[in-house]
Amino acid sequence: MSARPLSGRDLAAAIRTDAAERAAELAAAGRPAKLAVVTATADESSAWYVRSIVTAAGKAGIACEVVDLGPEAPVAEIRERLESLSADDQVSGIILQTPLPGGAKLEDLASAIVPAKDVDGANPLSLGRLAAGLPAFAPATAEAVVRILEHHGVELAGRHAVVVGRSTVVGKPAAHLLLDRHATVTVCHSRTADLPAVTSAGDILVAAVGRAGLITAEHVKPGAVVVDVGTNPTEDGGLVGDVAPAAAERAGALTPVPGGVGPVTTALLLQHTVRAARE
Ligand SMILES: Nc1nc(=O)c2c([nH]1)NC[C@@H]1CN(c3ccc(C(=O)N[C@@H](CCC(=O)O)C(=O)O)cc3)C=[N+]21
Repeated sequence: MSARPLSGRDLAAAIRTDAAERAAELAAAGRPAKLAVVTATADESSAWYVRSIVTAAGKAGIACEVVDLGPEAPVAEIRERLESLSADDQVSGIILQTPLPGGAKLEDLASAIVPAKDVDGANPLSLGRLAAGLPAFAPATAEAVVRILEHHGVELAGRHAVVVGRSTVVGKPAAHLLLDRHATVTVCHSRTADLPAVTSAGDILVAAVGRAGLITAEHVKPGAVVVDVGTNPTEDGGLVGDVAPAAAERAGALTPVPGGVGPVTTALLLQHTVRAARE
């Protein structure tokens, strides 16, 4: 038996349509939405994302400026750019791509993004508000995880969700969003002892590790709903998730890569941008 595919494409299209309508209203009111994408990396997964953002923003009628500082950019320069974009009245939303050069921490640099424009929820203030259950922009990828589950009618309340990965962009915020929806949440990571024993207890398994094929059959409870957040570039120019094909066989349902969490992430980032422009 092979897993039911939980596509993100229809949901992403619906979110993009909504964002495009709101963007048109804003433009008509003389307050066009604009997203600034700050990047300082040669990482291929990030390049995939930036291309998706530029294409989707163009189609939705949202201006998008890519500020590419290069993989050698000094941390001080990145911070200054974030500060000037934060102060720029023309800019509604700002996202800083990870990974960052020279061991810089997203949590640290993102404090230079004013929370009102923090459309990928990276400022520690946004993250703290999210954890406290206060209004804030959630990181788009983490929000995409719960939105895709809800879209496909997956019950979260009272169920055991296991998140693999504790990054600030995905694992931690996804755990908070799942908790808000009354799931019982376990977060595990590279130092977790006996990872398969922990992950195979999950009714819902969220794989956000960033390593192709790390999640194998032994990690998956038979029939579990698996959300594959991984976007790992392959040598032949494609994209694969964190979930190995054998694990997919065991799952009851699985988000595909590409066409799962990725398109929903991009669409949500645009929706956050028009929301930021309206407020
Ligand atoms: N601050 C920050 N936030 C992020 O969310 C973030 C980041 N940095 N750095 C890089 C990774 C990677 N990432 C992707 C998101 C969507 C696709 C995506 O849309 N993929 C399409 C395929 C691409 C296409 O077909 O154009 C899909 O899965 O169907 C890919 C990769 C977000 N990331």
